Order: sequence, then structure tokens, then C-alpha cells
Amino acid sequence: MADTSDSRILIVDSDPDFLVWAASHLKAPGVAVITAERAEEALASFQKSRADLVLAEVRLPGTSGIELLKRLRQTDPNAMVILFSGIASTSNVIEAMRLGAYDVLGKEKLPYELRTVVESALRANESRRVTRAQAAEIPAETIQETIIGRSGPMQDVFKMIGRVSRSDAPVMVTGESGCGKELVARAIHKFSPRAQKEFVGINITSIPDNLMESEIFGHEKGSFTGAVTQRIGRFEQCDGGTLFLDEIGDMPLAVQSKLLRVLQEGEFCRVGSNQVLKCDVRVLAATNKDLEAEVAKGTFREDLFYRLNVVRIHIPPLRERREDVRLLAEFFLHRQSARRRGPTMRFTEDALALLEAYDWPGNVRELENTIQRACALCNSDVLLPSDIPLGSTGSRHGNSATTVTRMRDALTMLLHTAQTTPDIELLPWVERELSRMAFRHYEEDAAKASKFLGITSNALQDNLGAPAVKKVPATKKAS
Ligand SMILES: Nc1ncnc2c1ncn2[C@@H]1O[C@H](COP(=O)(O)OP(=O)(O)OP(=O)(O)O)[C@@H](O)[C@H]1O
Repeated sequence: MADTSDSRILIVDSDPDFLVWAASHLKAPGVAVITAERAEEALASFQKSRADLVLAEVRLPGTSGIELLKRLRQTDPNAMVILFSGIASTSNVIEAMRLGAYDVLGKEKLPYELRTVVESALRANESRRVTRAQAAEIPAETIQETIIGRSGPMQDVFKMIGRVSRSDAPVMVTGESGCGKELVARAIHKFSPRAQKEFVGINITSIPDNLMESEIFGHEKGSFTGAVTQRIGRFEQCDGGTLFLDEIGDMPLAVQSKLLRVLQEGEFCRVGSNQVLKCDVRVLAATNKDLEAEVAKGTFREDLFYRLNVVRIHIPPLRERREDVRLLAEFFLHRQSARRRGPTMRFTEDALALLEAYDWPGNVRELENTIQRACALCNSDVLLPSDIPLGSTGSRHGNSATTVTRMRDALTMLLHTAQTTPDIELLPWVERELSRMAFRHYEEDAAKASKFLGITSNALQDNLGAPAVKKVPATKKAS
């Protein structure tokens, strides 16, 4: 075994011969192996002195291995448990992984796989332990903050928010999707004298064109089919407050004209009425389009563009302010921990480095979703690189070049590792691992996982049940 300094492994199986074999197989300097024949005995031993890793047969007499896993994780939510079984049914595999097992192994393959999996589990455990010990608490004031960012560009954004919040000038917030435009608009409102009044946000793309005028300016009863009552629009709703028009570049030209009038004169009419109404609303707008180009094309009014663009705040994409990634990631992780009411979750340094190196085509939204997903799928309070599902949370703009480069790098590493493990049959192993990863990633939805992999559901089920394949079977039988 590799250096797994001072580790305690608890092995649970009703077969004494197997226990003797497994204990001698895993024996190494610095590794203490304890054995138990029943789940109750294992639990008592674990409660007395925690083991770094528990290996247990699924089919134990009395309390099953699955139940043991459940109780171990209740005793210590970070307990590292590997289950093995002669016949590991799909539902057992799923249930075990759902309960937070590190892995589930086929018993007949233990002579070939056990050491590798145990070493990897102990390394993961050690790395989590060190991270827990080193982790500095996030200062309370960071948690109170709603907009996170220490990078130079974000500091400039914060200064602009401070400046514009004192005035009533329209502000145009620009930046790629998911980079925080709405958050900035909310902050401008929050720090403005209008803070006690309403902030109303509308996403222009989410309203059908034929209803947009009525949505923003209201309508009179009977003004169009379906207008059965009078309705006030968003401008009236947030009188004295702030109206945020997201994706303004998609506003139809007819509505643009009416908006221009409100901005110039503070006046408008409801649909189906000639009565002029006055309102005091600050308008903030956002776009991820090139509005100058829309003006040139004639799809956006030039006069409206200048009215809205009195002050512009540009938020750079996350890949141009990588120093914010760590802070944002820790903020989202902390928030997830608080929501789960569990122990404070943390990243290992490797996991943070992975997050910092990624390009985040979906910006902060993608980072937030990635962490939410990682928390949902991981089985410990410390997140490792392997717990982080990069590039899988449906960012609006995929970055295929980056993905291909990352995949090539991963394959190169895999080939390198395979060369130093001469008895592995690489392709079946990769297929099994990919199937497991996809299955976990799609939250055990076999249809989605098999579609993603381009294989049939049956093939996926076979892969999930299949143990790792090695070329040279050893002669020793497991049990
Ligand atoms: N600096 C930040 N600090 C904390 N959370 C952030 C930050 N920037 C963005 N977020 C979070 O990321 C998500 C997306 O942000 P937001 O909706 O403001 O982006 P957007 O640019 O308006 O996106 P879109 O163009 O798609 O409407 C939100 O959940 C928001 O809370």
C-alpha cells in the first residue's frame, strides 16, 4: 500500500476466512486493520474509536451492510464506507451511493481492486481531514454581503454603484449572461433614497410581444380581448421606486417609443386609455447584446439608447476576474451549508484550483449552480476535485474549445496512469467509470445518463453492475 500514514481500517464480513485474507491483503506499515463479523459489533467498534475507512459486505446476518452504512453516517456524517457484495443489485448500488458510500465493489473482484480503491479512499479522507483542519472561517461580514468580489474590475463596479445610487439617472448594466447584472441593479436600488419603495424587475424576453405594453403600462377594461378588468402596469406598481428592465435589447419598437416618452416626460397612458398618468420611477436596464449594433441595424431606437445609456456599468465575465472565483465559490458553499443545516462544507485546495482554472462560460450563475450540484451529489463535507461537475450545469453559452482541451488533458493523464498500471483493461474500465459518473451526475436518472453517454439503458445498467476489469486474474478467491 502507498503511504497512508496511521490509518485504521475496519472490515466487516460474516466469513472469518475472508476477514483473514482481507486483513493480510491490506496490511502495511502505518495501517491498522480491525475486523468484525456483524454490523452491531462494527458499530460498537466504530463508536469507540473511529476508523478512517470501513469496508463492509452488503449481506450481513441481522443488520445489513446498507443499514450499517446508514448508521455509520448518522454517527459521523463524514464516515468513509466502501461496501462490497457477491451480488450487488442495481438498487443496492444506488441505495449505497445515495447514502454516501465511497464505492460499491463486486466481491469476486476484490483481489484485484481492493488495494487501489482503499488507497484512493484513504487519500481522499486524508485530504478532507487536512482541509477541515486548515480551513479558515469565512468572516461573518462576507456572508452578509450580497455582491461578492475583490478583483479590481469588481471594485470599480462597486464604486460605480455607490456613485450612481445617489442620483436618479438611468443606468445601463452590460455584461454576459449570468455575470450579475440584476444583482448590480438591486444594489443600486438598495443604496438609493428609493430603497424603501419597490424594486420591480422584468425580463423582457419572458413576456410575449403582444402583452408587453400592457404589462409595463397597464390596460383599461375591454381594451383588448382578454382584458376583463382594469390592470395597473409595472410603472404604476413601483411609483417612487426602481424599475429594472432586463434584456432591454429585445423590447419591440412600439414599446420602445412609449418607454422613451416616460423617460423624457415622466408620462404615459394605459393601453386603451387617453388619460395621461404621471409617475416617478427610476429606470435601470440591462443587456448582454451589443446595443450599438442593434441601433445600427434599426432594431433599437437611437434616442432611447442615449436616454438609457446615461451611465454604463460593465461587469466583466468571470474568466477575466479569476481572483473572485475562490471567494464566490466559498460564499456559495457556505450558503449551501447553511441551507442544509449540516456541518460547514469546505473545498480542498485542489478543488479550488480546479474552479479557478475553469473558464465559466455561464459566469457566476454557472459557478453557483455547479456548487449547488456538487453539494447535492457529494457524500462528505469536504469537496474534492472529483466532486465538482464542471461544464455540466447548462450554461447558456457553451465553450466547446475549452471543453475539448480539458477532455484531451484528462485523456492524456488517464493514458499515463494506465501505463503505470499494466494489468488494467483500459476501455472497459473507462466505460464503467464513465457510466457511474454519468449516473451520479444525472441524479440516478438512467434515461438521461444513457442518452448523454450514447448507449442503451441496458448497456448502462450492465456497466453500473460491472466490476472493474483486469487482464490478469489473481488466483486467490475472495470468499
Ligand atoms: N458578484 C456576485 N456575488 C454573488 N452572487 C452573484 C454575483 N454575481 C452574480 N451572482 C449570482 O449569480 C446569479 C446570476 O446573477 P444575475 O441574475 O444578476 O445575472 P445576470 O447578468 O442578470 O444574468 P442574465 O443576463 O442571464 O439575466 C444570481 O443567482 C446571482 O445572485
